[in-house]
Amino acid sequence: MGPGMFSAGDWSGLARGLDEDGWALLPGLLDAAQCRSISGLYDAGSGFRSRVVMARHGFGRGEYRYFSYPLPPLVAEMRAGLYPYLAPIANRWCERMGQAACFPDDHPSFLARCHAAGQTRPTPLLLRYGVDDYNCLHQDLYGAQVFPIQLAILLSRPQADFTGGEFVLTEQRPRMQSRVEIVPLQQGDGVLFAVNQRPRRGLRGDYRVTLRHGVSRIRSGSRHALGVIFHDAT
Ligand SMILES: O=C(O)CCC(=O)C(=O)O
Ligand SMILES: [Fe+2]
Repeated sequence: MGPGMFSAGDWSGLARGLDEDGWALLPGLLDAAQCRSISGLYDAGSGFRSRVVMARHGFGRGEYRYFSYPLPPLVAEMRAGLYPYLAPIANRWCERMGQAACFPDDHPSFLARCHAAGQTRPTPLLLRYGVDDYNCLHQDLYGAQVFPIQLAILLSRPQADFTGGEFVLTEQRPRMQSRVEIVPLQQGDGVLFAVNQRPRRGLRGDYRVTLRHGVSRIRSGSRHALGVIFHDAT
């Protein structure tokens, strides 16, 4: 487990995927036992700061819980461990979008900035979907401080534990219609993707596209996922 399992060569491929597509796959980030232990936390019920029933807010159908601090060790390690690989990519995006390069090298420094801005509540979350549940296209923005890349990990087994329930990304280009991509995830795979905006290379230089993500309807079974967002919430 962890970012250390990806070589420097892997990371240059991941960075290229993020730059070109706005997302990149981290295959086998967690093993089956780790997936089971994290999804098992959902019903254990302790270690969370709140529970959201998505239908009550128009977010879709299904529910999720935000972890409280201290995060489970595996979640804390992934959040702090991945960040240093992502910060240079995020800073390149800032530069290409004409924003001052903005992100410190390590996660504690970025969290200190969030906390100083009043964003003190942890954002990593565990999601649980049953039959007919889905997650509407959305963006995980929780305040002015935004780290532009986030991670989601599929904890359940497609076909064995559930069918349907595909992870979907849309990309909206200025004055144009949106494009859709389905990210093929197996149990334990992670996907890194743009939270909000990212630069896209055009014929006449870079322009900004806006991403949203969601999950299509679960056709059978149940599906768990772990979301790791790098900024904290107000
Ligand atoms: O259930 C999923 O795969 C996506 C969850 C999500 O919206 C997130 O991790 O931010
Ligand atoms: Fe999300």
